Amino acid sequence: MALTQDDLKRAVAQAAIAYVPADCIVGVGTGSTANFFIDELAKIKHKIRGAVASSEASAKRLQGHGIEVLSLNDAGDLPVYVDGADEITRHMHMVKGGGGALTREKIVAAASKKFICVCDASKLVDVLGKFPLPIEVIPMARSYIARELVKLGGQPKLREGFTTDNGNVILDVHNLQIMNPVELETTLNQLAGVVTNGLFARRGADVLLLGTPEGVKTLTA
Ligand SMILES: O=C(CO)[C@H](O)[C@H](O)COP(=O)(O)O
Repeated sequence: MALTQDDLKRAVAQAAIAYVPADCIVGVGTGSTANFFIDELAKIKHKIRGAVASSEASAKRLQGHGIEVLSLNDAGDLPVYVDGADEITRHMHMVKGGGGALTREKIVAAASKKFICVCDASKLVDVLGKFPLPIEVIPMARSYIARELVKLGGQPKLREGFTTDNGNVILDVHNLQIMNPVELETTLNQLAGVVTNGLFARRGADVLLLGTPEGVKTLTA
């Protein structure tokens, strides 16, 4: 029987467990693949001290499994962060934020020694940008930033009815062909009112566990 996308996500989540050191606090991402990882983490919960979550949703799922959730301020630097992506290149540059958790994801990733990206094969691309780039913005800056994004060649669309865990809104930017993700990440960060953009290029993944019908492939930076 052919493997489903969920089978591939579960397989990479299982593979990611090998990167979790004993007795550590684990950084945990957000989304359907991260949820599979949380479920795998529950099986070894007696071997870890707890987790730092990148969203309220992941915190709830972790706690539902009886895993202690710590604040990043209490946990300090983390050995490993495990999360999915909406798109990733072989250079380990990613677009993230499809689930709207990009800001906390970027913070927890920054505070982690290793970023393990867990994806099914559909997420591997040559050029980023087919998936609309999420940008979290302060609500009063929404229209100003949208105009600036149009000048950069994008087509921003407000994510209707969605508020981030930080009380902000998301602009999803369509039609960007992101040839230089490091440069664009920096440019977007400099727009007043941008909290975080969904490009994870300046700090990309260290390891990509890619779920394919032939098994889990490991790519490194
Ligand atoms: O960045 C994210 C959430 O903000 C997720 O990692 C990304 O959207 C991938 O999600 P999924 O594993 O459900 O495909």
